[in-house]
Amino acid sequence: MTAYQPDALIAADIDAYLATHAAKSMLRFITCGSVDDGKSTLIGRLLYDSKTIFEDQLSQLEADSRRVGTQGANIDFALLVDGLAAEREQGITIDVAYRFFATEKRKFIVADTPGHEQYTRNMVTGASTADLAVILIDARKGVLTQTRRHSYLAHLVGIKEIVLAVNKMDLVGHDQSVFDAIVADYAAFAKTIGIERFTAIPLSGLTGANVTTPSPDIPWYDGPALLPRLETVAIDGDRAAAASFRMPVQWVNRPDLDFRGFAGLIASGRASVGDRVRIAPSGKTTSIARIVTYDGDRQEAIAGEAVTLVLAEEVDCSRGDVIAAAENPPEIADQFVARIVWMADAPLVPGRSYSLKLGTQLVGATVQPPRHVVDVNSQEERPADTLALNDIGLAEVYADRPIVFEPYAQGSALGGFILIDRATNATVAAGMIDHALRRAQNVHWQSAVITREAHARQKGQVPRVLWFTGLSGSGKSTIANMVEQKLHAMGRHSFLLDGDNIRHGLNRDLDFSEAGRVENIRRVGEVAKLMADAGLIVLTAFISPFKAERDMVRALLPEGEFVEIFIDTPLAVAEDRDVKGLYAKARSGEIAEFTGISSPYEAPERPEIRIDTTKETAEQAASRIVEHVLGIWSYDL
Ligand SMILES: Nc1ncnc2c1ncn2[C@@H]1O[C@H](COP(=O)(O)OS(=O)(=O)O)[C@@H](OP(=O)(O)O)[C@H]1O
Ligand SMILES: Nc1ncnc2c1ncn2[C@@H]1O[C@H](COP(=O)(O)OP(=O)(O)O)[C@@H](O)[C@H]1O
Repeated sequence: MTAYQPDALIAADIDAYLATHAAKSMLRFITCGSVDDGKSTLIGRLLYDSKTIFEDQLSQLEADSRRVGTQGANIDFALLVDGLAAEREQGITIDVAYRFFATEKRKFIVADTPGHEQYTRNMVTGASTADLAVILIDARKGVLTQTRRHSYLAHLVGIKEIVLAVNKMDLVGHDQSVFDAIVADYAAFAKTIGIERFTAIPLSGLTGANVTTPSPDIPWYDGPALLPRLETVAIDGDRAAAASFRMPVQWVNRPDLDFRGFAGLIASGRASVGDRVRIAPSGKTTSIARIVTYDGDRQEAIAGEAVTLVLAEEVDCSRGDVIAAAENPPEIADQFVARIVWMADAPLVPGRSYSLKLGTQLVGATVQPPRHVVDVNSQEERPADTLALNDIGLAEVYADRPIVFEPYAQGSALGGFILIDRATNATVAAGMIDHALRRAQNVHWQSAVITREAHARQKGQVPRVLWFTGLSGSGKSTIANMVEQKLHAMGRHSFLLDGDNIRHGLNRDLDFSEAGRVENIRRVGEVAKLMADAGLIVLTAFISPFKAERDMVRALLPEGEFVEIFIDTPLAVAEDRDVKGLYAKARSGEIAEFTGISSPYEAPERPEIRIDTTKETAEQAASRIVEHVLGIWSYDL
């Protein structure tokens, strides 16, 4: 038993108490298992025996134990962990709960993740920062599907230390042969998914056997009890310090012309004044002139510390860049293969542009249809077109500019990323980079001798993309055609892209599913960009129902070149016009996924121009658009 008396120390010498805490290393771990495995009871006992439960929590626990506990007059440790009232009522733990406790040797943060299959995303969230996973097994049941699932996920997110806690040994008479059989079974499985080592401990959360101290009930076991194991295992922080130096730049600190520092958290390795460093992705090298911290200048700093680096030479370096050891820099690529855990209710839309955040880097990125999806229960790979909630798949990711990274398996902070939905700003996936696609590195942009400016100058105009969006029958084609006629009559060089010349040719392979529409707009956007590069005024008339893709096209073009024109005709009016008789068919179910009826339309929030066709004639609208475009011209020229 760890004789640690924090209360006495706090009372006697608060400074000494705080100092002992500050100097201790921190182990982050997760516990995997279900309520039935006795997980909550086990964590509760760890907290209780390490004496870090606050007084008020303790009296609450005693009261709760008598009221709703399952242990009679004894304390029900599970109640400590199953914090939320709703969870208690359902008897399950449903989200990641983080808890802090400490012993005299170490500080701990434990993420308690639920065991149910549908909560893969919670488990991955809790596990992504953990050094160690405690995988619970009920000694009466042995290795179950969920044991395999938890182990697979823990290994997937890169946890190197696994403790197999064979719980409820009291219920199998502390029988060694039961324990040995479970360990042999687990070892055979662990090998198949690449887990190289694990520690198995026979214990009982209920009786406390082998939780904090060895138990006379289990004399045949001579390994460490659980807590001593947690207190002594090597932690990732040590590994990070031993790796090559990397510091993602958080911000550039430039208070005056004399000082320019790059602030960030050292992700790995150590930095000393004088060390040669390379800026990624630019590749420029220089050396560290100063290491500045809140407490003044330092000669050296290591992983986990927040510092400001001053470099010897003036080099281009900004937020999102990585300052790295010159002789061993990280990789740079814009296409790579990654394992992706999908965490949103709405499935992945292959080809859609999401925001990808890796460390301090933020880029636009699309995900290809997965190469396969892994069944977390059987670890089998199956084909799939997309990723749904809690799916784990291997897929190619295309970023819109090169990013600095390292394969996730190397344990680097530069290997993991998240995907964010541009429309809702919600995190939709966690990703782990496997490797870069080399093919991308061999394609170089052909820098044209005749620039886009030269093309535009020759035509005497400033290129624009006039992007019409609105429901079917809203008036996009009618108004866009009129605008083009007016521009043509004024001697402007233009081109109109609309459904007829695109969906029957370039995009004839695409349907009206979400993915089909996303790809339709992506291609139209790319074509519109090329035409704008050629100096043209491009007009496009597509429903383009999704904000994400319209924003993606906007981002493809130089600032101000994309003009979003929302043809804001109410559904009832468009349906009433029913120029092509399609609404009638959609209502009768003859056409599926029809915009406005059975497929969504996300109206632009801040279009450059909004046309209400119930208030303006097509002619009036066209004149207003031309004026807007000419207004921009006279301003620009
Ligand atoms: N299911 C479904 N939903 C919407 N529209 C349908 C559908 N099926 C066929 N059509 C006809 O296709 C035209 C829309 O094509 P778009 O390329 O503009 O659509 S999208 O931007 O990819 O959503 C649209 O033309 P417009 O009426 O000119 O908009 C329709 O005539
Ligand atoms: N103010 C208006 N602006 C544009 N079209 C209008 C207007 N009032 C009525 N219409 C009619 O609405 C229909 C719009 O069809 P269309 O231009 O093909 O739409 P979309 O290209 O958006 O599917 C045409 O028949 C057009 O004559």
